This record gives sequence, C-alpha cells and structure tokens, in this order.
Amino acid sequence: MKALVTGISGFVGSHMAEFLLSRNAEVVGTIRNRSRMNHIEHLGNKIRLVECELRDPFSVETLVEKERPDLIFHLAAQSFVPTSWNSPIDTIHNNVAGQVNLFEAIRRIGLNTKIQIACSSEEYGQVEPGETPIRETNPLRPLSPYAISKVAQDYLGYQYYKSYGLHVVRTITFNHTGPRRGENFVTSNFAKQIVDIEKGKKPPVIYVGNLEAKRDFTDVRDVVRGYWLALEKGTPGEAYNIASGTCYTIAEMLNTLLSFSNVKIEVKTDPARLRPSDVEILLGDYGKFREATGWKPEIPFERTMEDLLHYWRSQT
Ligand SMILES: C[C@H]1O[C@H](OP(=O)(O)OP(=O)(O)OC[C@H]2O[C@@H](n3cnc4c(=O)[nH]c(N)nc43)[C@H](O)[C@@H]2O)[C@@H](O)[C@@H](O)C1=O
Repeated sequence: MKALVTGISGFVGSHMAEFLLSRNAEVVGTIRNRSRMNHIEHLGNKIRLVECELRDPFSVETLVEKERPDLIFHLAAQSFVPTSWNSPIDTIHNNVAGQVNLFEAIRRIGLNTKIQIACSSEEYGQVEPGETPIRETNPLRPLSPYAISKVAQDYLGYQYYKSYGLHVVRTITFNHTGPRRGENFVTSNFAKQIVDIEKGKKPPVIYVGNLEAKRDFTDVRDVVRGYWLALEKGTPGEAYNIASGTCYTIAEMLNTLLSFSNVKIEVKTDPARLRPSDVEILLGDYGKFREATGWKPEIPFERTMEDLLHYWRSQT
C-alpha cells in the first residue's frame, strides 16, 4: 500500500507519516525547496521525499504519474487564518489550485487513488445560537479568506466525485493540536510563551488576542488516525466532521496550560492579535464519522496540553 502525503514536513503531515509507517504503508511525501525538515528528520529513510510545487500542474502530474499512489492524504495548505487576510489571493491560490492540480492529474492519468482532503470547521464560520454541536448539514457562513479557500476545496471534492467518480473523502476537521504545532497557532503560541517564561527568556507576561472564542480541540494523533479511517471506511463524496464534541474558551485553554506550570503570569491583550472577524464558537458533532468508521477521540484535552508544553520544553 503506497501512501502519498502532501505537506509531509508540516505539523499534521509529520504525524500522518508516523501513523502510516505504524500501519506498514510505503510513505512518499511532497516537500518544497523551502520546506523545513525538523519535524521529519527523525524518520530518516523510512519515508521518501519528492520535491513538488503543488501550484504547478506539470510538477504535480509528473509526481502522480511516477508514484501512482493507492492513497493520498492531501494536507499541504496555507493554514494560518490571519495570514489569509494579509495575502488572500496567495491563500486561495495555494489551497485551491494545489488541490485542482492533484485531482486533474489523477483524473487524466486514470488512477483509482483514494484521496482524503483536509477541509476545515472554519467553513462553518458564523454559527447561530441553537446550531451547536455543528453537524455537516449546517449552512456554511465563512468569515475569512482561509475559510473561503477551504469551502472551495471541500466543494471541489464533491464536484470531482460527482463529475468524474474520483474517490474523494472530505474530512472537516475542527481545531487540532499537539507536539510540533506551529508557534503561530494559539495553543502552541501560549505554550511557548509559558516555556520562555519558565526558562527566564522573557518577562512573566503572556500576550493574547481574543480569549472569548470557543474552540473544539482534538489531538493531532487522533486526527491522523481519523484520516486513515476516512479512506479505509468512509464513503466517497461524503463530508465528515472530525471533532472532540467538547469546546473550551481560549481563556480556559490558557488556564489548562498554566495548570501544568509553576509560573505566575500577567495577561496582556496585544491588539495585533485581534482579527477583522473571529469565529465565535466551533463545537462539532462527529456522530456521522463515528457511525461510518468507528472513530472517536482517545487522547484527553489535558494530556494534549501537557504534551504540548513538554514539546516546547524540549526545544532549545
Ligand atoms: C479549524 C481551524 O483551526 C485553526 O484555525 P484557528 O481557529 O483560527 O486557530 P488559531 O489557533 O490561530 O486561533 C484559535 C482562536 O484563538 C484566538 N486567539 C487568541 N489569542 C490568540 C493568539 O495570540 N494567537 C492566535 N493564533 N490565536 C489567538 C483566535 O482569535 C481564535 O479565535 C487552524 O488550524 C485552521 O487551519 C483551521 O482549519
């Protein structure tokens, strides 16, 4: 079984590679010439890396023709919401064109590859009272260029299944975190600030944005198991929420991190961290995915937060 992971050097990609190796799959991953390798260095020659620019159709077609994978986990994306306000076209182009190139290559070459696409709970955007926990049937009211790019990826998955019969499974993943989470994202950003304070690298002040937002966090190690199950047992063309079914305010998440540390801190709002519009609440119903695949989250939130702190403590 050959699995291709796009964005293998990223946060989720590196965990996906580890999971696939544990299932004895042959793992090939795409990287770009500017990709940082620190998340996958420990995997050495257990995985094979191919340089591929997903925005370039020729690069993608060459890759797919040569590798002919059985499975594709399409994880490469511009995934940081604030960046999408600074460079909306780049986010939309990167996320949408990359996926179209992948689909077109598979369609033209005529492969039966099963493809998981990484859609996002950001697509739901503005959620009205009474709509939580959110089901896949909820209206999409996206609130950022990033969310728009994910709506496009999601519906392209539907359309390529309907038009050409591509085996695309659309996973709509809610927030996820764990070791190696990029330091821009809130869980890692706060964990790293706490560790910097512990190490005496910065004064005991934590800078924050909107602490009122509510998010549903799943451990990345549970998420990648979900992606595998999505291709093993999911129905092509369908969309499935992957979530924990519980949500916390960002303030509660910060307090959980602090409960694993001895530092005494002051919290200061950094206006640069506030967004033009922020999704107020994301709380997912993963019943459809559980029904289809048997998946449920296994790693408790507290353990994820503790592991994340350990991760930052282990970094120099
Ligand atoms: C499902 C979805 O999940 C992620 O998107 P996100 O929810 O925007 O993730 P985040 O970690 O940047 O923010 C979470 C919340 O936390 C608030 N917040 C407060 N203070 C800070 C702060 O200081 N930094 C950041 N980054 N956020 C802050 C911020 O305003 C927001 O309400 C991505 O994986 C995305 O790819 C994806 O698909």
